[in-house]
Amino acid sequence: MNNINQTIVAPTTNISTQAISLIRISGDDSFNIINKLLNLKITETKNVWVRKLFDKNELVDEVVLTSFVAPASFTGENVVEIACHGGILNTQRIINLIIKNGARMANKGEFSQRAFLNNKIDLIQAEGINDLIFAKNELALKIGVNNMSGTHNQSIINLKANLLDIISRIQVSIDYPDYEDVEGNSIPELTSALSDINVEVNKLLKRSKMAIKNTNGIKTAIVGKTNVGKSSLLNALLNEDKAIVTDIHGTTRDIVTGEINLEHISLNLIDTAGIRNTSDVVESLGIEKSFKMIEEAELVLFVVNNESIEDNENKNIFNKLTDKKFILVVNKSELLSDDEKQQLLNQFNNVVFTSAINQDINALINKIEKIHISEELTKNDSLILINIEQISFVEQVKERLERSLNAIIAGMPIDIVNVDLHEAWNYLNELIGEQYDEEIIDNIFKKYCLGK
Ligand SMILES: Nc1nc2c(c(=O)[nH]1)N(C=O)[C@@H](CNc1ccc(C(=O)N[C@@H](CCC(=O)O)C(=O)O)cc1)CN2
Ligand SMILES: Nc1nc2c(ncn2[C@@H]2O[C@H](COP(=O)(O)OP(=O)(O)OP(=O)(O)O)[C@@H](O)[C@H]2O)c(=O)[nH]1
Ligand SMILES: [K+]
Repeated sequence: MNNINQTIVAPTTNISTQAISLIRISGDDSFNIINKLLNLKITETKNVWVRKLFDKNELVDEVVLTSFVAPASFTGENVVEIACHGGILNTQRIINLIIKNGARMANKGEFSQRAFLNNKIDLIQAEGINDLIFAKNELALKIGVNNMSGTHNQSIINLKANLLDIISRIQVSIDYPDYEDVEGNSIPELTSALSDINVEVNKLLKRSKMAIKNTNGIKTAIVGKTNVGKSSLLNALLNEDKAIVTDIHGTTRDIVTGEINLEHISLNLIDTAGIRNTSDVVESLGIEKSFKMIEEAELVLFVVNNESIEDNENKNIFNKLTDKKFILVVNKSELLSDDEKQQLLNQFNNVVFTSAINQDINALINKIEKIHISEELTKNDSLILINIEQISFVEQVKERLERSLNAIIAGMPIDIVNVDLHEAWNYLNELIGEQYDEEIIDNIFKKYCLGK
């Protein structure tokens, strides 16, 4: 456990050549420490101050200080922020001075951890801040902002209230077995109330699992015969000349990867070797990998050209896609007539037309978003979690709820049911941080930025 009595300091901006750096100090001694560096002292009030910073009598920098007095600060402690001139040496020197005068270097995420421990924010809000900072696409950003502000935390509070209500009803029937008919205490009533909670928890879990996939990146394999334009498509999607493109069949022999962030979804793209019959050993190994990538992918972009859709090699690929999410990408579509396009549209679901050579890939991008994005995710009107720790707490809640529902239905003794419900309750508390394990909390905040 980090010592929470010490005053901590850290840069909140990158230490680099930049206009201004922001350094934060938080803890009881924040004002004392900063005042050791000032000839014109600041008072323990919420204020903004322009001051000169000195090391003994030597001028160090001209800075802007912002001060907050406990508990009215981000961390809930006394906070002094120093907006100093940027630059590696200058920022480092000022941090060292603060440390020399009594602060210690903060750990990653320690400011947020203190905000959490001082009840300024709950765990969903704390995680929201981190999700916001690390957001790779708009979806993650919106979820991060919502969670940071606690917009949807009421839903967890409601779940908890409903669960507690059931737990106490059951407790009554355990304590007073004769009062079976106490209002709301019959098995059907308990089952129905529990099912309602379970439905909510399942929805939360489903939304969150979808969202975390979209924000972490969907494993997307680009497959097809040789020379259909797979590498060109990868390059067009990445907007970068990453994979080698030539008109020679079998150019790509190993996988090439890249990441793109669309509005609501990130993709981990994998360009694969074109599939054909070949006696070339290296190429064959590449093709084996292509088939393996189809198996591993969560989404397959199956690239074809007009003339080749029905031949044996394509049929072979089609067969591997029976249980897969895939999009049939007809590339080189600028060479197709409208009639030819219409025919393909009639023949296949999930067809899009691209012309990688002309950077014409919008239809594909729209299709990808459409396949993976449901309104639940974009509407922003309910809580969504996008980190595994929190999602696993919800999984635990779900498991306990389902176990207790099954137990009730199977006519198990009601006190056994209550054990699971108590555990579900505990996990909901851990989710928002009302109850926590110090080690878990330390671990959660370790993934945050320094100074955050
Ligand atoms: N300079 C600066 N910018 C920042 C932060 C910061 O700490 N410092 N933030 C940090 O992450 C974010 C803003 N979040 C903040 C949240 C609460 C308080 C705060 O002082 N709250 C007090 C007092 C509110 C008031 O005086 O109106 C409180 O809640 O009691 C400050 C910043 C982003 N920008
Ligand atoms: N006309 C046209 N040509 C394209 C288009 N996209 C790619 N090409 C050309 O098609 C040829 C093959 O492109 P690649 O991207 O190397 O194809 P690939 O599918 O990765 O090929 P392999 O590595 O052999 O599997 C190159 O000459 C590209 O310039 C397109 O949209 N229209
Ligand atoms: K090629």
